[in-house]
Amino acid sequence: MVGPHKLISVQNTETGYGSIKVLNRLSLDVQEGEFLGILGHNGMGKSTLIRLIMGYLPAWSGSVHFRGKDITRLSIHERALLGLGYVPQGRQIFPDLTVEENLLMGLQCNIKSKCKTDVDKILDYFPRLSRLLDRNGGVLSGGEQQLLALARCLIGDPAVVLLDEPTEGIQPNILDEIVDTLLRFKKERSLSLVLVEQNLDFILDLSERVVTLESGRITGAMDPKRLQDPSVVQEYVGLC
Ligand SMILES: Nc1ncnc2c1ncn2[C@@H]1O[C@H](COP(=O)(O)OP(=O)(O)OP(=O)(O)O)[C@@H](O)[C@H]1O
Repeated sequence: MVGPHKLISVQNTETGYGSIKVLNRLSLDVQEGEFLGILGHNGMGKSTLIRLIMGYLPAWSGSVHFRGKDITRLSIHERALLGLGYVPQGRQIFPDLTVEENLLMGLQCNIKSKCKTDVDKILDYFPRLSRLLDRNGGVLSGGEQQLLALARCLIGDPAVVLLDEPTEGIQPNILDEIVDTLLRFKKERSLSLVLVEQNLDFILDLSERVVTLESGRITGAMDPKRLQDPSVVQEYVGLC
């Protein structure tokens, strides 16, 4: 039974690539409004879990529910319309489109004036992008591209963002901006977050709960404040 307060519920799910199974009867619940961090060794299946929730990979068995609705067989597009947002590892912005055009790609919008209003609203959260609107996505720095990928996701006002390793190769000042922006979105728009990350400080800044993923299963949960304790870091550092 899936309770009404659960935003995402993954139950006993298996998936992988070809004949290789990566997730092994994995179960995970994300609560409405929660910021959840997922820690795990390289190659343990963190990105695979995010791709499964978003619909890029089919569930071989088990189920995925969103707000109590069974979405296991829904397409990526149908999941996005329900409120699932995804920022993939590597960002995948359109290099030959301008920043503004990239932002518009995040909207299901045919009314020009509404699109403009939505772009203006999102730029209030991403002031750094305001100065770059006419520039092509491909010439932005890595950090600016990460901000753009996040803004393109948030412009559609998703209920949850599935965020895959946003800190890779990004300067600390932009990481701080990403943290502040996500926390502001949480406060003002009731955003939820599922964050896959190896940067412990970033997980600590954003997550209310951290789970560990090993051998295709969720193996533990902890209060992220415990990551401030050096002995716990020592225990978990091997997971990063
Ligand atoms: N497209 C693919 N085809 C075949 N195997 C894949 C594919 N993508 C990932 N894998 C394999 O699936 C396993 C899980 O990969 P996944 O990317 O989910 O791990 P991860 O925990 O996100 O790791 P990392 O932190 O290195 O990104 C790995 O063994 C990986 O080699």
